[in-house]
Amino acid sequence: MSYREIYQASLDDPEAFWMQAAEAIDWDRKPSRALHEQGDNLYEWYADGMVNGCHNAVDRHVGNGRGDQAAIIYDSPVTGTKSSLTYRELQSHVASLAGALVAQGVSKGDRVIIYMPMVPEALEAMLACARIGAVHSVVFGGFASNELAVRIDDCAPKAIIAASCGLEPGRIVKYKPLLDSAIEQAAHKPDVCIILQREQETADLIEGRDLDWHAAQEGVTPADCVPVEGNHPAYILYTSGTTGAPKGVIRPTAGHLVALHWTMKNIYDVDPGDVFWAASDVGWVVGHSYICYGPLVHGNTTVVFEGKPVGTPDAGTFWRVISEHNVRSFFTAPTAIRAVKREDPKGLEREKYDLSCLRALYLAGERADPDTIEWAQKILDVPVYDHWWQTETGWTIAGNPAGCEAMPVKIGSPTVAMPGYDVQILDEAGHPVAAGDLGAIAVRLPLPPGTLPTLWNATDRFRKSYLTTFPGYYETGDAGMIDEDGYLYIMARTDDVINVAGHRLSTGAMEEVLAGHPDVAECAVVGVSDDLKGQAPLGLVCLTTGVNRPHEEITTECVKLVREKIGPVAAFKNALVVERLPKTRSGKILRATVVKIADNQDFKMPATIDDPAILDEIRDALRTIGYAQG
Ligand SMILES: CCC(=O)SCCNC(=O)CCNC(=O)[C@H](O)C(C)(C)COP(=O)(O)OP(=O)(O)OC[C@H]1O[C@@H](n2cnc3c(N)ncnc32)[C@H](O)[C@@H]1OP(=O)(O)O
Repeated sequence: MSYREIYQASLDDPEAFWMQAAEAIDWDRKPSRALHEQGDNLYEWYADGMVNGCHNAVDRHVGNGRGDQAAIIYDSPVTGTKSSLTYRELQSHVASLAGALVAQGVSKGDRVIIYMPMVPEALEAMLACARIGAVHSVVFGGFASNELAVRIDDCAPKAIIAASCGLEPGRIVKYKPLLDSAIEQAAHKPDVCIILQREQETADLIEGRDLDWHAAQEGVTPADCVPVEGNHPAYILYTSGTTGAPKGVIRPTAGHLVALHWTMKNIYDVDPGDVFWAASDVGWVVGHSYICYGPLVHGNTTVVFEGKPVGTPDAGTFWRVISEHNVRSFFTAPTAIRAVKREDPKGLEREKYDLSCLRALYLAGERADPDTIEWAQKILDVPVYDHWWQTETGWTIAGNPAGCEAMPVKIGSPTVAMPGYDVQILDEAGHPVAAGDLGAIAVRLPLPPGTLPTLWNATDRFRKSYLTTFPGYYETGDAGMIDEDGYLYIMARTDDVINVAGHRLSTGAMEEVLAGHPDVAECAVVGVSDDLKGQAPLGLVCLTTGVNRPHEEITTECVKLVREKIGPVAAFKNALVVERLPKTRSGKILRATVVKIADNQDFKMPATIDDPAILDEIRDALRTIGYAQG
């Protein structure tokens, strides 16, 4: 079938389409139907089926003759380790860890926070939760303890599984003190913490609360897979919103298994047994969908890479991993490719490796700029497919369905809508616009299986954030257009969320931190263009009357504060003291205008601006730190 036929079938008869796709996974009880309408624009998929995520990702492959196939390849240039784990070994490790969780009183529905670096044990922890129906919530290692505390209080975990440390180039990130501090800050306290001691750092364990990873598993009965309802949350993954409080995206079990399985062949064009590599982190949705669940549910070998695109040890690391492990499809963020290109513009490192195994490169997580795509096409000589999706959706909204029909690549477009996503471009009144016209990108409800049914403990926020602006649609928060051929183009966010190195960050959260500085009266954080990271946060701060300390001292403290409160991942390196912030007459800060000035782009004087002279002041101030040049 052609892409068009498949896509149309998914919209014409979603019930039939997704019941057929559901045949690809193992059910403890088949669902009687696919879509369950809850009323009031809320939907669930496969709600009356019974299924287990770990069985589908691990056990069934052992039963089907893949027991000796590598499930996980671990390649860690930062520790000098390479190893692999077969599906049979993975099953035994996961059943044992799941047994340890059960022994600690964790059962179906309980939440478990996972705070781990890129080691195979992180996947084992996720799968152990799935095995017993516990709901995991992985927290990215680059967040500070305060962010971890916020997540502990929101999802109230019974247990936390963490490692003693992560390894960033040139430094050991001690996770345990961050974890201890987060638990101290949080009102909710977990019953138990299971700690993986890494040889680079031995953490102090707190008697009565902390257990060593291996000791916790000694003498326990390996746990069997517990069937859960199709709509049972497999996990909660927090993502940035406009305000400081992160949103807990819920991933329903059955929908994500069915949808991810569908994508592995149809989008990523891998067959069971092939090696698939997503160079991301388990803390992000790409890590959930395409380091852990997707490849494993489909019977692929997944690569857990603990390193960076450059510096571990060089700009040839990606090509070495692809070549050594026979990677067929490779997925990473444009930032990572930009980092390699910056260090090795001629692609000399790539020449050292035989990459004949590689069929395509997939990019997502941020806008893929034409230079990066063209450079990757040239040095790799394989198709480079941009694709667009979100933490909320868990899988591709728009992509190139290379496994069923490779569409011509149009640079600048992530290609076409995937099955089940009725993508529309709407004007402010919510009416579809003509092809080629800009508007808000929205998806007609229901969203397909695997996407978020609501937010954890926050259905009102879910409605307000996604369902209210355009009734009957999911609001993506991105603006863009669809051309005459049905290709989608993503232009900009419609809110104050920025994307730094493929990390979605809330400027609101950074503003909350800056506002907490005793000398800051008012502030605004904007995302300015950055050659490497796509965007970089920049803070403008106005000081409280009477403060006369050196500005540099205050801005240095501001940078330190954001790193302490949000974490290094915010990459907040620039703050600037200004006299006044540009505002509309109603007091709204003109952030988009500040970005245009900083990036030296043309802009129209906002009609509602309170005092146009402030823009010149801002331009002058920005020039002092290297922005607004030209
Ligand atoms: C499609 C749906 C989605 O959008 S899901 C999200 C997809 N996004 C991604 O996969 C992320 C892609 N980006 C990356 O993988 C990284 O940014 C790459 C490209 C590898 C570069 O990494 P790096 O050089 O560390 O830069 P960065 O900007 O990520 O890091 C900023 C500071 O944070 C730190 N950091 C990073 N990770 C961790 C971690 N796990 N634990 C502790 N710290 C971490 C970095 O060391 C860096 O710190 P510093 O400021 O240099 O001191």
